[in-house]
Amino acid sequence: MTDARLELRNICRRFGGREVVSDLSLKVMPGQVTCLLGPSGCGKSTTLRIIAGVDMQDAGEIYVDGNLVCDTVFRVPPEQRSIGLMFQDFALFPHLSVQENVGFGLKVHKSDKANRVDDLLDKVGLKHFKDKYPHELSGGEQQRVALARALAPKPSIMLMDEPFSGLDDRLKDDIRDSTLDLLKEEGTAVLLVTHEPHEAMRMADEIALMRDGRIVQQGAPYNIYNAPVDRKAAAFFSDVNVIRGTVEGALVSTPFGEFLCPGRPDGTEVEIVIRPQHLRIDFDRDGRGPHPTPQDGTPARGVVQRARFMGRESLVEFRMDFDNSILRATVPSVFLPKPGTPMWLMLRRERCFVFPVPSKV
Ligand SMILES: Nc1ncnc2c1ncn2[C@@H]1O[C@H](COP(=O)(O)OP(=O)(O)OP(=O)(O)O)[C@@H](O)[C@H]1O
Repeated sequence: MTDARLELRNICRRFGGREVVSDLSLKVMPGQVTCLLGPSGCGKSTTLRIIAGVDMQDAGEIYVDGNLVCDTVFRVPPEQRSIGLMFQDFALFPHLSVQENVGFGLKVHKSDKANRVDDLLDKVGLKHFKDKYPHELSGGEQQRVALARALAPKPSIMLMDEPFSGLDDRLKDDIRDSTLDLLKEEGTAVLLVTHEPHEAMRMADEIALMRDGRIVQQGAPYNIYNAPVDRKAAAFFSDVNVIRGTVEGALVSTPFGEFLCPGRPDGTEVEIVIRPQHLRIDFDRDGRGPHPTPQDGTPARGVVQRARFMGRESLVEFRMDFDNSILRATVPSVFLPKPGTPMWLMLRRERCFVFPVPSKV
């Protein structure tokens, strides 16, 4: 038995001999938003299409509330799976009014239908638009109609494929928030596909990070961001700096001091990975930097290449004296040192990730 609303077990899908979804297992809990997050082409939409029943897996099973709905032999028809769908093009019927769009496919008594449609239009703030047609609405309004239509039959699971991608950037966050509020109010279990980390962080209770057809890491947004499984997982959420070294006696020596690498054999090549906001910058004092500290280790000197104001923060690029590499640091607000200025960098040790260098395949 499982308490998951939706469960995928060992799903595989091949196209022309190429496996695009590989042994994928995932649970979506009731009332939660799970985001399938990954770069373009990693197999997110294929996974969603299999769950929706518009494509078939080559192996694996799908369960809804612990009941099998699909394996490679048995198949509950898509319309009987209690699954709502919402895709990026909204696909509203152009010849139907807003209320007809929302009520479309709602197989209940006429008066119940009118109540449900009214209630949903009220919740998405479009009651006064109920007699309008899709072409009379803005992109954001159409998105809300599509959401109301998908929720009308009270699906126990909602599948959303990049549902905000066609919207104006300035509107997106507001629409994401109001969509999330409504989904939570309806108690629907949501599986949302996106390639945007910001969207996943904003919407998800749980993120499943996907790469090359597989889920490489799953957890709460905080954990995925702060404890990535590898460099690519870290780099998916922000720019990262990488400093390489070799393990000797469970330590790796770098220009920023020594880092512990317990359990890694001597000679292992490792990468110290750190996000730009976790570097500390200090001034040059006649060729000397700040004193080493247990928290920040040893400082290393670099020369400012450029500094740009980004709005909430400034981005400063340094060419490091030790190997001429470039490291990037972000600083809150305005910090724009002149190119050519020598400065000292330190790494906030508790924010460093140490990973073995991936072998080249
Ligand atoms: N019907 C199909 N026939 C052949 N190849 C396909 C088919 N559908 C998808 N693919 C391939 O499978 C891979 C995964 O595609 P999918 O659409 O699932 O990726 P995605 O992660 O959703 O990407 P995007 O974010 O760009 O939509 C891609 O390489 C794609 O070209």
